Amino acid sequence: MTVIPVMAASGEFQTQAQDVAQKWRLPLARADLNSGLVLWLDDKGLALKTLDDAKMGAVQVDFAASSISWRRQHGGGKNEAIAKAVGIKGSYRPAVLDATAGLGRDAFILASLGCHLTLLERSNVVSALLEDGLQRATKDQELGRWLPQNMQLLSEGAVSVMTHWQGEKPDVVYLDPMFPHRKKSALVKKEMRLFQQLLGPDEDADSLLPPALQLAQKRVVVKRPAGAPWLDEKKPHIEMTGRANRFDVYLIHGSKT
Ligand SMILES: C[S@@+](CC[C@H](N)C(=O)[O-])C[C@H]1O[C@@H](n2cnc3c(N)ncnc32)[C@H](O)[C@@H]1O
Repeated sequence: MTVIPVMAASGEFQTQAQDVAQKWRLPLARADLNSGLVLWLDDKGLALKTLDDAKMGAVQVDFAASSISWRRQHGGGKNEAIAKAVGIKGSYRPAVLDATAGLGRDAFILASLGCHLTLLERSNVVSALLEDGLQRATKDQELGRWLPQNMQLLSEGAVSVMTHWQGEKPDVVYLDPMFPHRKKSALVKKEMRLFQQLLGPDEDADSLLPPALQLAQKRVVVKRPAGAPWLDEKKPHIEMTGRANRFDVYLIHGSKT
């Protein structure tokens, strides 16, 4: 796992940076550090950025900004492919386990439509970014009313959590493991390149499908880049193909939703 130091933008943020470093078992950056990836803390919150290229954007979880752009682009959102893929229909809202939470963008879309989301993320750096985003969202006037109830983060590996699940099983398990990007395509935004530099592809992604199929009550949904092979080479019941992505849907035997 890549070790990323936490760096305070100024003395004002030093104590907060120490708390973040301690919580996520990360080192504190030396004040003279001037190269490599860091978790940067300033008045806008926590962000992943590189000290090597000032022009490279930072990666931050900002649900308030995503919320605005999401509504602007998609109206209600119920007709989005991801909503259909998890089975949203009429007033039905499944409880979803997002076992590969990442920056929480997909989870946020589903939570904003009224689904209850449990998020699993195994990288402590990504978990730190997500938690920071969730905390800022709770202070937002609009998001604070529903987001804390609808999105809960567990910073843990998904295979073990799914295998030893306690309590009510989720209706849907959602999987979006990192897929290897072969080309440095312009489509892969600079920020996403930083993210890929941090994590690399999830080489063990196939191991997520069997426990997900055991756990989900109604369906497992896997997001893949268009043209990518099926996860664990297992043919889904439904393939919903979009321009850049495909949702592979595995229906659990006997479930009608
Ligand atoms: C492509 S990103 C997910 C992006 C996410 N769907 C979004 O909308 O932001 C994949 C994430 O899954 C995490 N991940 C991969 N395998 C995992 C596992 N076995 N357990 C928990 N997290 C995992 C990676 O660390 C990475 O952050």
